[in-house]
Amino acid sequence: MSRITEKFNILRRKNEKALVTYVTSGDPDLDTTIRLVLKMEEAGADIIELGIPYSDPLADGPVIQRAAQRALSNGTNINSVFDMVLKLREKTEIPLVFLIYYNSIFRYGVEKFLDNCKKYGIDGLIIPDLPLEERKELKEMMKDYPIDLIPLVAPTSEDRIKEIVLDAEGFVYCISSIGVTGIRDDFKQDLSKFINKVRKYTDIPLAIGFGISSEEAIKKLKGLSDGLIVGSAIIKEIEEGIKNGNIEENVFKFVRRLHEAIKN
Ligand SMILES: O=P(O)(O)OC[C@@H](O)[C@@H](O)c1c[nH]c2ccccc12
Repeated sequence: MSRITEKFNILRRKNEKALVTYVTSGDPDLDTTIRLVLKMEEAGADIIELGIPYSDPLADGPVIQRAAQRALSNGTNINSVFDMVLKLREKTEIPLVFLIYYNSIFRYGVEKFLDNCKKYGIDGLIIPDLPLEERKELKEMMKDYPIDLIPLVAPTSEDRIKEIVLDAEGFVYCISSIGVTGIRDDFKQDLSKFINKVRKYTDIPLAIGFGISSEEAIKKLKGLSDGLIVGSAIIKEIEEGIKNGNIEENVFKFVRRLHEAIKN
Protein backbone atom coordinates (compact mmCIF):
# COMPACT_ATOMS: atom_id res chain seq x y z
CA MET A 1 0.00 0.00 0.00
CA SER A 2 1.31 3.47 -0.86
CA ARG A 3 2.13 6.06 1.77
CA ILE A 4 -0.73 8.13 0.33
CA THR A 5 -3.34 5.39 0.71
CA GLU A 6 -2.03 4.57 4.17
CA LYS A 7 -2.34 8.22 5.20
CA PHE A 8 -5.94 8.49 3.99
CA ASN A 9 -6.79 5.23 5.78
CA ILE A 10 -5.38 6.49 9.07
CA LEU A 11 -7.24 9.79 8.71
CA ARG A 12 -10.48 8.08 7.78
CA ARG A 13 -10.34 5.96 10.93
CA LYS A 14 -9.94 9.14 12.97
CA ASN A 15 -12.70 10.80 10.96
CA GLU A 16 -10.30 13.50 9.81
CA LYS A 17 -9.67 15.20 6.48
CA ALA A 18 -6.31 15.46 4.76
CA LEU A 19 -4.55 18.79 4.41
CA VAL A 20 -2.47 18.71 1.22
CA THR A 21 0.00 21.57 0.77
CA TYR A 22 1.90 22.60 -2.34
CA VAL A 23 5.31 24.21 -2.74
CA THR A 24 7.44 24.65 -5.83
CA SER A 25 10.76 22.86 -5.42
CA GLY A 26 13.64 25.33 -5.35
CA ASP A 27 11.58 28.38 -4.41
CA PRO A 28 13.58 30.32 -3.39
CA ASP A 29 16.19 27.50 -3.16
CA LEU A 30 16.22 23.76 -2.54
CA ASP A 31 17.57 23.92 1.02
CA THR A 32 14.64 26.10 1.93
CA THR A 33 12.27 23.60 0.28
CA ILE A 34 13.60 20.88 2.60
CA ARG A 35 13.03 23.03 5.66
CA LEU A 36 9.59 24.09 4.41
CA VAL A 37 8.41 20.53 3.90
CA LEU A 38 9.50 19.61 7.43
CA LYS A 39 7.89 22.76 8.85
CA MET A 40 4.64 22.10 7.00
CA GLU A 41 4.59 18.55 8.35
CA GLU A 42 5.18 19.84 11.86
CA ALA A 43 2.36 22.35 11.37
CA GLY A 44 -0.05 19.57 10.40
CA ALA A 45 0.14 19.02 6.65
CA ASP A 46 -0.68 15.39 5.79
CA ILE A 47 0.58 15.15 2.21
CA ILE A 48 3.03 17.39 0.34
CA GLU A 49 2.85 18.29 -3.34
CA LEU A 50 6.26 19.23 -4.71
CA GLY A 51 6.15 21.24 -7.91
CA ILE A 52 8.87 20.70 -10.49
CA PRO A 53 9.48 24.17 -11.96
CA TYR A 54 8.72 24.41 -15.65
CA SER A 55 9.02 27.29 -18.09
CA ASP A 56 5.65 26.84 -19.79
CA PRO A 57 3.24 25.88 -17.02
CA LEU A 58 -0.12 26.19 -18.74
CA ALA A 59 -2.27 25.31 -15.74
CA ASP A 60 -0.46 27.57 -13.29
CA GLY A 61 -1.72 30.96 -12.24
CA PRO A 62 0.57 33.98 -11.75
CA VAL A 63 1.57 33.16 -8.18
CA ILE A 64 2.81 29.64 -8.97
CA GLN A 65 4.44 30.94 -12.15
CA ARG A 66 6.45 33.39 -10.09
CA ALA A 67 7.55 30.56 -7.81
CA ALA A 68 8.69 28.56 -10.85
CA GLN A 69 10.62 31.55 -12.15
CA ARG A 70 12.47 31.92 -8.86
CA ALA A 71 13.28 28.21 -8.84
CA LEU A 72 14.41 28.12 -12.47
CA SER A 73 16.57 31.18 -12.03
CA ASN A 74 18.64 29.43 -9.34
CA GLY A 75 19.14 26.43 -11.60
CA THR A 76 16.64 23.98 -10.06
CA ASN A 77 16.12 20.97 -12.32
CA ILE A 78 14.76 17.44 -11.99
CA ASN A 79 18.08 15.99 -10.90
CA SER A 80 18.66 18.59 -8.22
CA VAL A 81 15.10 18.00 -7.00
CA PHE A 82 15.80 14.26 -6.72
CA ASP A 83 18.89 15.09 -4.63
CA MET A 84 16.71 17.22 -2.41
CA VAL A 85 14.18 14.40 -2.01
CA LEU A 86 16.98 12.06 -0.97
CA LYS A 87 17.90 14.43 1.85
CA LEU A 88 14.24 14.86 2.80
CA ARG A 89 13.70 11.13 3.00
CA GLU A 90 16.39 10.90 5.69
CA LYS A 91 14.10 13.03 7.83
CA THR A 92 10.49 12.27 7.00
CA GLU A 93 8.06 9.60 5.80
CA ILE A 94 5.37 12.10 4.80
CA PRO A 95 3.70 11.22 1.47
CA LEU A 96 5.35 13.20 -1.34
CA VAL A 97 3.66 13.85 -4.67
CA PHE A 98 5.35 15.44 -7.66
CA LEU A 99 3.38 18.02 -9.60
CA ILE A 100 5.12 17.82 -12.94
CA TYR A 101 4.35 18.57 -16.57
CA TYR A 102 4.50 15.64 -18.96
CA ASN A 103 6.91 17.46 -21.21
CA SER A 104 9.50 17.52 -18.43
CA ILE A 105 9.10 13.79 -17.80
CA PHE A 106 9.29 13.05 -21.49
CA ARG A 107 12.46 15.06 -21.98
CA TYR A 108 14.06 13.50 -18.92
CA GLY A 109 13.19 9.99 -20.08
CA VAL A 110 10.08 8.33 -18.73
CA GLU A 111 11.71 5.17 -17.45
CA LYS A 112 14.64 6.92 -15.84
CA PHE A 113 12.19 9.29 -14.20
CA LEU A 114 10.04 6.49 -12.79
CA ASP A 115 13.14 4.59 -11.60
CA ASN A 116 14.32 7.67 -9.73
CA CYS A 117 10.90 8.37 -8.23
CA LYS A 118 10.92 4.85 -6.85
CA LYS A 119 14.52 5.03 -5.69
CA TYR A 120 14.16 8.37 -3.92
CA GLY A 121 10.72 7.76 -2.39
CA ILE A 122 8.20 9.75 -4.41
CA ASP A 123 4.72 8.35 -3.75
CA GLY A 124 2.56 9.88 -6.44
CA LEU A 125 2.46 11.91 -9.64
CA ILE A 126 0.09 14.65 -10.73
CA ILE A 127 0.63 15.51 -14.40
CA PRO A 128 -1.58 18.41 -15.54
CA ASP A 129 -0.86 18.12 -19.28
CA LEU A 130 -1.10 14.36 -19.62
CA PRO A 131 -3.51 13.47 -22.45
CA LEU A 132 -5.74 10.47 -21.87
CA GLU A 133 -3.96 8.49 -24.57
CA GLU A 134 -0.48 8.94 -23.09
CA ARG A 135 -1.99 8.25 -19.73
CA LYS A 136 -2.85 4.69 -20.69
CA GLU A 137 0.68 4.13 -21.90
CA LEU A 138 2.24 5.65 -18.80
CA LYS A 139 -0.12 3.70 -16.57
CA GLU A 140 1.02 0.51 -18.25
CA MET A 141 4.67 1.44 -17.65
CA MET A 142 3.91 2.31 -14.03
CA LYS A 143 2.33 -0.96 -13.09
CA ASP A 144 5.53 -2.33 -11.59
CA TYR A 145 6.29 0.88 -9.73
CA PRO A 146 4.95 1.73 -6.26
CA ILE A 147 3.88 5.17 -7.49
CA ASP A 148 0.28 6.42 -7.64
CA LEU A 149 -0.89 8.19 -10.78
CA ILE A 150 -3.29 10.79 -9.44
CA PRO A 151 -5.84 12.05 -11.96
CA LEU A 152 -7.05 15.62 -12.19
CA VAL A 153 -10.75 15.98 -12.84
CA ALA A 154 -12.58 19.22 -13.58
CA PRO A 155 -16.34 19.77 -13.73
CA THR A 156 -17.22 18.14 -17.05
CA SER A 157 -19.57 15.55 -18.48
CA GLU A 158 -20.38 12.49 -16.45
CA ASP A 159 -18.96 10.15 -19.10
CA ARG A 160 -15.67 11.97 -19.07
CA ILE A 161 -15.49 12.01 -15.28
CA LYS A 162 -16.15 8.28 -15.28
CA GLU A 163 -13.35 7.64 -17.74
CA ILE A 164 -10.86 9.82 -15.90
CA VAL A 165 -11.37 8.32 -12.45
CA LEU A 166 -11.72 4.71 -13.61
CA ASP A 167 -8.22 3.63 -12.61
CA ALA A 168 -7.36 6.38 -10.13
CA GLU A 169 -4.80 5.67 -7.44
CA GLY A 170 -3.89 7.51 -4.24
CA PHE A 171 -6.54 10.17 -4.53
CA VAL A 172 -8.54 12.02 -7.16
CA TYR A 173 -7.65 15.70 -7.56
CA CYS A 174 -10.99 17.47 -8.01
CA ILE A 175 -10.57 20.91 -9.55
CA SER A 176 -12.95 23.30 -7.84
CA SER A 177 -13.49 25.41 -10.94
CA ILE A 178 -12.30 25.94 -14.48
CA GLY A 179 -9.20 28.06 -15.00
CA VAL A 180 -5.70 28.25 -13.60
CA THR A 181 -4.48 27.83 -10.04
CA GLY A 182 -4.73 30.81 -7.78
CA ILE A 183 -6.46 32.60 -5.01
CA ARG A 184 -10.16 32.65 -5.60
CA ASP A 185 -12.29 31.56 -2.63
CA ASP A 186 -15.67 32.07 -4.32
CA PHE A 187 -16.83 28.53 -4.83
CA LYS A 188 -19.75 27.68 -7.00
CA GLN A 189 -22.88 26.41 -5.36
CA ASP A 190 -22.79 23.25 -7.43
CA LEU A 191 -19.35 22.14 -6.27
CA SER A 192 -21.04 19.53 -4.09
CA LYS A 193 -22.95 18.24 -7.11
CA PHE A 194 -19.70 17.83 -9.00
CA ILE A 195 -18.04 16.04 -6.07
CA ASN A 196 -21.01 13.70 -5.75
CA LYS A 197 -20.75 12.87 -9.43
CA VAL A 198 -17.08 11.96 -9.02
CA ARG A 199 -17.94 9.93 -5.94
CA LYS A 200 -20.36 7.84 -7.98
CA TYR A 201 -17.49 6.42 -10.03
CA THR A 202 -14.70 5.83 -7.53
CA ASP A 203 -14.05 4.78 -3.94
CA ILE A 204 -10.61 6.42 -3.96
CA PRO A 205 -10.32 9.47 -1.63
CA LEU A 206 -11.25 12.80 -3.20
CA ALA A 207 -9.33 16.01 -2.59
CA ILE A 208 -10.43 19.46 -3.78
CA GLY A 209 -7.95 22.06 -5.00
CA PHE A 210 -7.80 25.39 -6.90
CA GLY A 211 -8.60 28.61 -5.12
CA ILE A 212 -8.56 27.47 -1.48
CA SER A 213 -6.67 30.13 0.43
CA SER A 214 -8.25 30.75 3.80
CA GLU A 215 -9.48 29.09 6.97
CA GLU A 216 -13.01 30.13 6.01
CA ALA A 217 -12.77 28.30 2.71
CA ILE A 218 -11.41 25.23 4.48
CA LYS A 219 -14.31 25.21 6.92
CA LYS A 220 -16.80 25.64 4.11
CA LEU A 221 -15.40 22.88 1.92
CA LYS A 222 -14.05 20.24 4.26
CA GLY A 223 -17.39 18.46 4.53
CA LEU A 224 -17.45 17.79 0.81
CA SER A 225 -14.32 15.67 0.35
CA ASP A 226 -11.59 13.60 2.02
CA GLY A 227 -8.96 16.29 1.61
CA LEU A 228 -8.26 19.88 0.59
CA ILE A 229 -5.28 21.21 -1.36
CA VAL A 230 -3.69 24.64 -0.84
CA GLY A 231 -1.03 26.02 -3.18
CA SER A 232 -0.94 29.69 -4.19
CA ALA A 233 -1.79 30.96 -0.71
CA ILE A 234 1.29 29.18 0.65
CA ILE A 235 3.48 30.61 -2.11
CA LYS A 236 2.21 34.06 -1.09
CA GLU A 237 3.44 33.40 2.44
CA ILE A 238 6.80 32.42 0.97
CA GLU A 239 6.87 35.69 -0.98
CA GLU A 240 6.12 37.68 2.17
CA GLY A 241 8.87 35.74 3.87
CA ILE A 242 11.37 36.49 1.11
CA LYS A 243 10.75 40.18 1.80
CA ASN A 244 10.88 39.90 5.58
CA GLY A 245 13.43 37.16 6.05
CA ASN A 246 11.10 34.74 7.84
CA ILE A 247 9.86 32.32 5.21
CA GLU A 248 9.69 29.25 7.43
CA GLU A 249 7.91 30.99 10.26
CA ASN A 250 5.34 32.52 7.92
CA VAL A 251 4.56 29.22 6.27
CA PHE A 252 4.51 27.36 9.58
CA LYS A 253 1.98 29.74 11.11
CA PHE A 254 -0.23 29.73 8.04
CA VAL A 255 -0.28 25.94 7.67
CA ARG A 256 -0.94 25.62 11.40
CA ARG A 257 -4.04 27.78 10.99
CA LEU A 258 -5.21 25.71 8.02
CA HIS A 259 -4.62 22.56 10.07
CA GLU A 260 -6.72 23.91 12.95
CA ALA A 261 -9.48 24.79 10.49
CA ILE A 262 -9.57 21.40 8.83
CA LYS A 263 -9.31 19.27 11.97
CA ASN A 264 -11.77 21.15 14.19
O1 LIG B 1 -2.86 27.37 -6.10
P1 LIG B 1 -4.17 26.87 -5.68
O2 LIG B 1 -5.29 27.62 -6.31
O3 LIG B 1 -4.26 26.78 -4.18
O4 LIG B 1 -4.33 25.37 -6.25
C1 LIG B 1 -3.43 24.29 -5.87
C2 LIG B 1 -2.38 24.16 -6.90
O5 LIG B 1 -1.59 25.32 -6.87
C3 LIG B 1 -1.43 22.97 -6.95
O6 LIG B 1 -2.05 21.77 -6.70
C4 LIG B 1 -0.87 23.06 -8.35
C5 LIG B 1 0.27 23.70 -8.72
N1 LIG B 1 0.43 23.64 -10.05
C6 LIG B 1 -0.62 22.98 -10.60
C7 LIG B 1 -0.91 22.70 -11.94
C8 LIG B 1 -2.08 22.02 -12.20
C9 LIG B 1 -2.91 21.61 -11.18
C10 LIG B 1 -2.62 21.88 -9.84
C11 LIG B 1 -1.47 22.59 -9.54
